[in-house]
Amino acid sequence: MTDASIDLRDYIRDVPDFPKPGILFRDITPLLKSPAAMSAVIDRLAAPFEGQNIEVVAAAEARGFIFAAPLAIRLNAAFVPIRKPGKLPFASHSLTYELEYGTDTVQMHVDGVAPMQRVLVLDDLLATGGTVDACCQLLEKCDAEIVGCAFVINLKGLGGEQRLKKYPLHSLLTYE
Ligand SMILES: O=P(O)(O)OC[C@H]1O[C@H](OP(=O)(O)OP(=O)(O)O)[C@H](O)[C@@H]1O
Ligand SMILES: Nc1ncnc2[nH]cnc12
Repeated sequence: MTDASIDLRDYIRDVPDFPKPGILFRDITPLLKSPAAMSAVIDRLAAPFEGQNIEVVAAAEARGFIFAAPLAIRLNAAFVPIRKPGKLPFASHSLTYELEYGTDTVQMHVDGVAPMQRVLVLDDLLATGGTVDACCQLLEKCDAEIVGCAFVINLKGLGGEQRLKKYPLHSLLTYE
């Protein structure tokens, strides 16, 4: 199958009421089983950023890592992992952000990104934008330059685009 003939929607499984009633979960595991579809995803995520001198692709665990590592290789960039607290072995920056109820924290090694490095932030899915917003704030603590944020899936109507409006956004699939 050629890249252009692959409809990525065919590789996303909708699971109603997961992880709780009323949530329609967009399951990427069928996509992960298809090397052709995964290749198309990496091609399409990379396309707008080729020639933009991306130096770092950063992503939060866990699903973000799946796409960010091959994308970093494609763009000839470093991959920098952003992790839940207590997972990184070296000196780290932390950023605590508000959830609907309570707070969450993300961490990154202090030498993950140098000042003014050009960073692409990647995640599998945009919902409220809380995760990627926190990643961007963490990266900006290191004076990184956020060139854009890219997603496989954009769930519209949950506020993510608004929350991330100061960054160029690129997504492959949009669900209303
Ligand atoms: O835009 P948001 O409202 O922040 O939601 C999107 C985030 O939620 C999911 O991650 P999750 O926290 O479920 O963790 P996982 O990647 O470990 O499954 C998804 O992979 C995104 O990172
Ligand atoms: N509806 C959804 N499906 C898959 N992952 C998600 N993360 C946040 N909302 C999600």
